[in-house]
Amino acid sequence: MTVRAARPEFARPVPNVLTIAGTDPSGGAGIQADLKAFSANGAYGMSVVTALVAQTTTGVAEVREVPPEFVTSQLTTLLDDVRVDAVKIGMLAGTGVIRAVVAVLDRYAPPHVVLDPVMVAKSGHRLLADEAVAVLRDELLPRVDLITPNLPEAADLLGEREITDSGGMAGQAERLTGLGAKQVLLKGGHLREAASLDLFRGDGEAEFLRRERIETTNDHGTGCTLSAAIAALRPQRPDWSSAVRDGKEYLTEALRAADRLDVGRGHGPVHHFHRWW
Ligand SMILES: Nc1ncnc2c1ncn2[C@@H]1O[C@H](COP(=O)(O)OP(=O)(O)O)[C@@H](O)[C@H]1O
Ligand SMILES: Cc1ncc(COP(=O)(O)OP(=O)(O)O)c(N)n1
Repeated sequence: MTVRAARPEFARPVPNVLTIAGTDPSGGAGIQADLKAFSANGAYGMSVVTALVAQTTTGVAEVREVPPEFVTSQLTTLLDDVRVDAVKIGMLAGTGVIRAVVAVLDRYAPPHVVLDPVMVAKSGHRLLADEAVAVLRDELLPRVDLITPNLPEAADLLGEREITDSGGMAGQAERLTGLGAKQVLLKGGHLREAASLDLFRGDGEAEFLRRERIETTNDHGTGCTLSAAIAALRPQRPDWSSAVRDGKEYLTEALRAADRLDVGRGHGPVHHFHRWW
């Protein structure tokens, strides 16, 4: 009998990664996108639902917030049993859910927490109540390891006007660290530039991540995908900088493959292909 040696990637431990987010029945954003990105990036995915969202590629029809005490119940039930190696936080909907998550982070102190401060869907529908922005900024932001705002979200958190060119990105990232953010990935998807440009500010110097801008209308859930891929990769990488760079690479490939999909009539999803397919 021939005994085949295990492939080296199968010998590495698989990290358990949790997403705390809202749903997307069309599978392009939220929990559904996060779980696909976890899996494609070598992690075991788990989820706690904060809001049920009736949405698809053409926009959001309706949002039902999960009662904050039930978010707590999902989280404590899970964390009492399973070791969590990284967490991605997405849509939180309102003040009650934010405070439920803050209390659980304080109690269990999971490692490698990424916050995508989701506020408004591409279609313009609000996914975070106006009055919850200050609570997210003051109570949640200082407790996470990395925040990944897009430019409108960064402007809201800072109480500033939205910037429209990359020249202002380093200053905004620095001011976000002034709010207590340990590390910042400022996403430049809303810039009118030829390249896809984000700025990472970790412990050291800020660095631009520049990739080709992909021409596609299948760009729903890009922010969710990026933050989820980074959370999945962080336990498998030596530092945040390499997890962020590899997460951006993964998103770019998923955008490049997106036109293979035929999902819906609006902004379709990116394709979370596994590397060996
Ligand atoms: N057409 C595109 N080609 C390549 N990268 C893109 C494209 N659109 C968005 N991105 C990248 O997707 C990520 C999310 O972008 P952004 O639109 O800023 O955030 P959000 O989805 O949260 O609004 C960023 O890394 C951005 O640079
Ligand atoms: C449940 C849920 N969470 C987050 C978003 C926003 O996702 P994002 O990646 O920013 O994608 P677009 O909305 O810009 O396509 C969402 N729509 N739903």
